[in-house]
Amino acid sequence: MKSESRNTMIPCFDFCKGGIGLKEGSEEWKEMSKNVREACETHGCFLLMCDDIIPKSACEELFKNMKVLFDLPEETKQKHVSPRPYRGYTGKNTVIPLCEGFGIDDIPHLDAAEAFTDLMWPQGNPLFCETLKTMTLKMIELCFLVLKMIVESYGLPQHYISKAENMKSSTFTKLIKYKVPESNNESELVLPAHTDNSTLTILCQKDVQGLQVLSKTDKWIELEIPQNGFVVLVSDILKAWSNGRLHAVTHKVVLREKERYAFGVFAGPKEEMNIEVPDELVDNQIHPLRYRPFNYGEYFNYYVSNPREALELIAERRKERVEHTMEEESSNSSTFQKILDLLYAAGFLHATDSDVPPSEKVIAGLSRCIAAITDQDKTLDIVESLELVGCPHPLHLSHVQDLDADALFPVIQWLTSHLPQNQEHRASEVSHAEHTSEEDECRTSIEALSGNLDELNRKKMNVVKQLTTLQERISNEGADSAAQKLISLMTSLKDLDKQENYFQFNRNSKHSELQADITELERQITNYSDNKNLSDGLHNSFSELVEKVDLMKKQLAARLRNIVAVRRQIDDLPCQSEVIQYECRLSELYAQIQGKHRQTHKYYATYNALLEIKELMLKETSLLNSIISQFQEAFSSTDGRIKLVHSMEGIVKGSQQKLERVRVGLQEEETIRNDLKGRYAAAIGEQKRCYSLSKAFQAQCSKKGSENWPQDK
Ligand SMILES: O=C(O)CCC(=O)C(=O)O
Ligand SMILES: [Fe+2]
Repeated sequence: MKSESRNTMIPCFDFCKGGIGLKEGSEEWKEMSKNVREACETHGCFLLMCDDIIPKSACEELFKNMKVLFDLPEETKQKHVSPRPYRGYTGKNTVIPLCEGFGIDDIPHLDAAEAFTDLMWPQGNPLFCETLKTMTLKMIELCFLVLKMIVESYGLPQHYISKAENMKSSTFTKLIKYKVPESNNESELVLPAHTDNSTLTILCQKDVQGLQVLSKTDKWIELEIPQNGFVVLVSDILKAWSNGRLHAVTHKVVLREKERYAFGVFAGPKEEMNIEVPDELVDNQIHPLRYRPFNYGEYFNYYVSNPREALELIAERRKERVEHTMEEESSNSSTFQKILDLLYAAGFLHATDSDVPPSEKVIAGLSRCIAAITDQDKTLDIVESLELVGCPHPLHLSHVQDLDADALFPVIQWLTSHLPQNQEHRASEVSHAEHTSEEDECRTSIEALSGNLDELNRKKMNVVKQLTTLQERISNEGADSAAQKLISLMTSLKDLDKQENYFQFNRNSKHSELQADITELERQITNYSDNKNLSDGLHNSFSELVEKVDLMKKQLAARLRNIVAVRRQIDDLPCQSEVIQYECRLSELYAQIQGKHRQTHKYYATYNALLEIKELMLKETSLLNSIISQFQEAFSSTDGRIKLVHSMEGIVKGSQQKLERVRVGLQEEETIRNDLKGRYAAAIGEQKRCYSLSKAFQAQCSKKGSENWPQDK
């Protein structure tokens, strides 16, 4: 039974120590890269603090909203569906009934966060949408940072950075809630053990712990993810890319008492990408190639049907090569066989199991032996444990990883010979030499029986695992909906069949009709005595028709041009309302001009009268002047006075005549004026009549205009 212990050995790194982020290329960065790489090799995971990259407030906001999300009605949550495995909403999964989750693809590149939040909250939830985006982006940024550190630490050339970028180009975001197990006090497995199918996984959680990782020595370690911290897990793809140097950590979630919320970002490659081990990470001695280039989509399909073995199935494809190499290294192979024999003899029955990968057999065998000798639950790695039990043969982790049979053999030999039952057995050999062969036979058959039992148990486990995977697939992919789809496809297939039959039938009848037409035409053509004349005649009439058409086209064009010209003229004419407006304006102007004219007339009359007055005055003045100038002289003699009196009388007479003429003139003028007055009165009457007529006309026009104005224009 695997034991559990707290994570005293899983390192925790701070990427922003003292608030200062690591500067790429700096000494601290290099040091951190080395530590990160070592943690990924040894444990396949590490804890991470990075307050400056992902602030506490963002995490808090995320989990506050996640609670609200999982509290939404079941039918709302079920709206989030996806055809891809593990995506969409998983709430009613019989295999993992306590685990509820939402999987969302590609938040950084698509409008996936908006689509998701709009689906869950039709009125929108922009705040949560932003938080989802920010957290995913920041966590993927961290993944890339870790990948760059690994590239740096293996001393790989710079172009591998862009390869690393491709390995995280597809993002899968998962929001998870684990419900409280009903058996309140006991801890319960809420997420079974697995490795992830991504390149790197980064997770955070709210308050409640529960994530456990399996150490290389087969011990479950309870992780204590720090408050506002993260855990980074190496997944299958990074393991394969690193040629198995980095350890894809198996993990599970165990819960007791409290519900748990977790948020994970899985950085992976695009389906079409090929995963290829860098040449720099392959050598023929310690690190022979373990994974030939493979396609991620192909691996993912293996994973869906068999998550535990997907990577090994991919590796299997290079089995021939491995076997070939092993043949070449036959000595190593025979030593390896000896190791397996030793382990089998020591009771480790999986040692001959062809389904278990060799490295796992050796690690598990070593761990079993060490556990049996030390009989304790302390979580130490193999190398530390060997020191503890006092094994005199040196062993490094790389010897185990690379299956270095020469280094492993003495260690396993020593361990198996120091197993408690072996010691007992040896002691009993010394003290009871008389042990009968019957007893030996008994023991052998008991061992064989227990071996069979183990074998049967293992097979049972395998079947249960496969069943679990199948159930998971059925609930993820929705067998019902697949069946529905199939039924609807069958129906549409039938429809298509019907359509095809109908079409075939129609086609045949159409075909025979056309065939009949052709025969008829052929018959007509052969019957016609002079085919040449016929075609010439046809040709001529055709040319005539073409000419006629051309002519008509020209006429039509000329007509159209005329129409356009007339239309333009019509457009230039003012419309009825404009005419009325012009008329009003003209009447106004006419009235104004008339007023002015009258005034001017008056001015002229006054002017003429004044001119006349002036002339008269001038004459009067000259007369008076001449009288004054002659007066003295005329008064000095009687003759003179008589002459003066005569001339005065002449003047008076002249004046009277003039007056008479003026009076006559006045009378004539008055007659004219009276005549004009009469005409004026008649004109006024006429004007009034015109005015009322024009008013009536306007009223009539506006009435007609409102009835059919557009056609009037
Ligand atoms: O809930 C967790 O902490 C782990 C989740 C996990 O491993 C997964 O979803 O693959
Ligand atoms: Fe996982």
